[in-house]
Amino acid sequence: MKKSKFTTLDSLSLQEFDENSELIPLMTPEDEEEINNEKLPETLPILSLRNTVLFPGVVIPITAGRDTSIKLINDANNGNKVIGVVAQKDESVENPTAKDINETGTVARILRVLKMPDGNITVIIQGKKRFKVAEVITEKPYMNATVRDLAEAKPAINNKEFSAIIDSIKDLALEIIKESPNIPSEASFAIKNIESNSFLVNFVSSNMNLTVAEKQALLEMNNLKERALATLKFMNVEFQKLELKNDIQSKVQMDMNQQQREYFLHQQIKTIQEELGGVSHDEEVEEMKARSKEKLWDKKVAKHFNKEIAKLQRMNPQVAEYSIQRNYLELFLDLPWNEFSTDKFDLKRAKKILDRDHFGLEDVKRRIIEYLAVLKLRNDMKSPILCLYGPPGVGKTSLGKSIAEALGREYVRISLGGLRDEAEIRGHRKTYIGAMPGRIIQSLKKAGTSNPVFVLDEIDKLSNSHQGDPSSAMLEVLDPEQNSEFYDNFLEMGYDLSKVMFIATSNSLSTIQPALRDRMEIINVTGYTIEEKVEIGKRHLLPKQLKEHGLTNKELKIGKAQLEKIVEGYTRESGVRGLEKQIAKMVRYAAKNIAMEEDYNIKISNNDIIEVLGGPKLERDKYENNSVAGVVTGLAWTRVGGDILFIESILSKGKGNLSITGNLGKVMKESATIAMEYIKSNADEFDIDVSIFEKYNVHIHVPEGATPKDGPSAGVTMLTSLVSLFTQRKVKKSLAMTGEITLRGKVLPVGGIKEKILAAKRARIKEILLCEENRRDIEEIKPDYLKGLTFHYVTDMSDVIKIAITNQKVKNAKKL
Ligand SMILES: Nc1ncnc2c1ncn2[C@@H]1O[C@H](COP(=O)(O)OP(=O)(O)OP(=O)(O)O)[C@@H](O)[C@H]1O
Repeated sequence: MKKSKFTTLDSLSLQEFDENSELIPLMTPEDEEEINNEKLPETLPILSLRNTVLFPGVVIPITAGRDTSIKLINDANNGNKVIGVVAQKDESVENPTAKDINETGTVARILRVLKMPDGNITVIIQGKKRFKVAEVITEKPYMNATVRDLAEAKPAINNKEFSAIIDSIKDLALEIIKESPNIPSEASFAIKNIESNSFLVNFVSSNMNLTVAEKQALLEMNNLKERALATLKFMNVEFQKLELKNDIQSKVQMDMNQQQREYFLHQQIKTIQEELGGVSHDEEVEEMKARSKEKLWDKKVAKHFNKEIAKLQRMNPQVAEYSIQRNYLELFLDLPWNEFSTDKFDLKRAKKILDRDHFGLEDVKRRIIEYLAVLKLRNDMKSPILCLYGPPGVGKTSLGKSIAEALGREYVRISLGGLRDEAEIRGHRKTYIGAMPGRIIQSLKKAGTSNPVFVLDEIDKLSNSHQGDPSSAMLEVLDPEQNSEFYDNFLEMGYDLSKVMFIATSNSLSTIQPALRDRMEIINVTGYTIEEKVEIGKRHLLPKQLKEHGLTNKELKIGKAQLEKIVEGYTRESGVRGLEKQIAKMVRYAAKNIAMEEDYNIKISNNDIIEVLGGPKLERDKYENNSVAGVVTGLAWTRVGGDILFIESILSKGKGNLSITGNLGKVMKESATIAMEYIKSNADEFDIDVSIFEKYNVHIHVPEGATPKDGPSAGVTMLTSLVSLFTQRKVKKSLAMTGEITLRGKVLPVGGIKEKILAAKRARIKEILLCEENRRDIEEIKPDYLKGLTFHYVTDMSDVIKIAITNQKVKNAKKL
C-alpha cells in the first residue's frame, strides 16, 4: 500500500489515543486496485458489530466488550491481523449465531489495538473489500466462516452520468459539512482530496446519519453507480433535514433574543419605577397567579388565563391598557366557574317557604312546586324557563326570591325594562374605553355561584333599537341548546349558563317577543281582592315595614277595617305595592312620634288615616250612578292591571260629526266608529229616529285624559253609551261590561278577565256583561272572587242593548 499524505476523518480523532501513532492513509485508486487483486482467504474469523457497518477503505474504531470478540481480536492481532466484519441484524442479540448476522460483510485489517482501563479493548480497523459468508463452520470460541468474494460492477471511467453523480456527492458533502457545526472543517479538506470514486461513496455512506439497516443495504449493492445514486439520495434527505433544523434553531434563537430583550427592558422599567418611588406590579401578578390556583377552570379557560396574565406581566403598569387587562383578569378570578351550590329539593320545605312569604296565590304556588318536582326528577335544568306574568306589585319578583331560598341557591335579579342595547346583555369588547362585561356575567359575579336563581324582571319591556337586538341575545341566554356557551364580548369566552335557573317576570304577554315566549312556561299571577289585600297588609306588609323602620308590633297596630279604608281610599291597583307605600307612611308617622316622644294612637283610627294620608283620593274609583244618559262603566286593562273606566257621550246641535277625546288609541277610536255606524244602520231596531244623526254632533269622551288607553274591549261599552244617548234611556244599575264589537253586530271575547273581575269588585259593581266565549274564563276563577257578582253572557250586539238599556228614561231626558 502506497503512502498518501492525507489522513481520514476518523483517524484524526484517533490521534488522541496515541500521539505518536503513524498517520493512517486515505485510500487511493492504486491502493484500491491492489486490495481488489489480493486473494481472499478461504475462511475468516467473523466479528459481529452491533450498531455499525464497515465499508471498504474506511477506518473506524470499535470497542469490544464481549469475551468472544476480545479473544477474536487478540488472536487475529497476534496472527495475520485480518478478520471478517459483519453487522448484526438485531443489535440487542448478546451472543449472535449464524442466523443473527447479515450475509454481506467487509474484510478488515486491524491497525491498532488499545487496552482500555475498564477491561474493554478498542480496536482500529480498516475495511478492505466486501465478502459474502458462505457457511459458518464454528461458533466457538468465536465464529469462523468460509467466505466468497463479491464482485463489484464499476461504470466505465468516462461514464458522464456517474461522474455527475460523484461530483454531486462531493458538492453536497461539502455543503453538509459547512452546515453541520459538529463536523470539523478539516473534513471538507479530506473530501476534496479523495481520488477514488468508490472510496468517496463508501466514506460518505459510512459517515452519514443512517440506520444500520440502511447502511447494510448500501453495502449490499454490487453496482457502484447504483450505490452512488442511493447515497446521493440519502445525502439529499440529510441536507434538507439539516437546513430545517438550522432554520428552527435560528428562529428559536431569535425568539430567545426577543424575550431576553423584553426581560431586560422590564427590569429597567422596574428599576426606574422603584427609583421614582412607585411599586412594581410583580406582587399583583403573583397574587393573581396564587388565586388562579384555586379556580375550578377547565383546560381551555386556564390556558387562556395563563396567556393573558403573561401579557399583563409584560405590560407597563403606567399605560391605560394595563388596568383594562388587570380588570379583565380579575373578572376571571371573581367569576364563579364550575362552583355550584347544592340544591335542596325538599319540596315540603319549599312549600313552607313559599307560604311563609306569600299570602294566597295558591294556584301559583302549586304550579311552582310542580315545576320544582319535575326539576328534581329530571335532575337537570333543561326544563322550560318559568315566566311569572301579571300586573305590577303582585309579588312576581318576590316569588322568585322565595324560590331561590327554597332551593338553597343564590339569588340575583336584573331589570330588563327599557333595555335597548345588546351590549348591556353581552358586554363590550374590551378594546372599547370603559368596556365592561354584560349584565348577565356581572350578575353571576355578584351571585358567586354558577347556578343561582336568576330573575329577569320585565322581560316584556326589552326593546329593539339600532344598537342591536337585545332580545336575540336574551334568546341565547334562555335557550337550553345554546346557553352552555353564552358568549360575552368582554369575557371573550363562552360561559356555561345551563345550570342557572332563570325566572322571567312580565306585565304583559303580547309584547314579549314570540320566540322568547315559546321558550317559557307562563304562570299567571293575578291581582288581589280587597279582602286579600287586607290580609297581605296585615300579615306581610305591616310587619315588614315595622321591621324596616326599627319598630315592633307593640308600637303600631292597624286593624282590618283601617287597612280596608287604606286599600279603598288610597290605592288603585291590582297588586299591593301602593298599599305597601301607604302602610310605610303610617309606620313613619309612628316612628316620628316615638322619636319626638310625642303621644300618638298605637291603634290607628280612621281619623289618623286622614291625618297622615290626607283625605281619600280615589272616591271616584267607584261605580257611579246611572242617572245620566250616555255614561257607561267599562272594564279595561291598564298599566295598573284590571281597572274600570267610564265612557261618556253627549249630543250637541250640529251636522252629524263624531269626535272622540280622552287620549284614546287607534283601536279604541275604531270601536267608536263601528258602534256609531252599527247604530245608524240598525236605528229601527233601537227605536231611534234616523234624522237625529243629521241634526246632532256626537262627542265621546273617556275621562282621565292623561292616561293613554287602547284596545278593542271597550266596544260594547261605546255601543251602550251611544244607544243610551240616542234613546235617552237609563243604563242598567251597577252594571259593567267588556267585549269587542264587529260591524256585523257580533260580540267577541277579550282578555284579562280575572283582573277585570277584581277591578269590578273593588268598584262595587254587581253585574257584569261579557261575551259568551269568556264564560270559560269565569269558570276558572276561584268562586270566592265571584261572590256577589251576576254575569250576563252575550253573542250579539242586540243582546247587549237588551240587557244593558232599561226602558226608563233618564231624568231631564232631552227631547230629540
Ligand atoms: N301574596 C303576597 N304575599 C305577601 N307579600 C306580597 C304578596 N304579593 C306581593 N307582596 C309584596 O308586595 C311587594 C311588591 O311585590 P313585587 O315587587 O314582587 O311585585 P312584582 O309583581 O314583581 O311587580 P313588578 O311587576 O312591578 O316588578 C313586595 O314587597 C312583596 O313582598
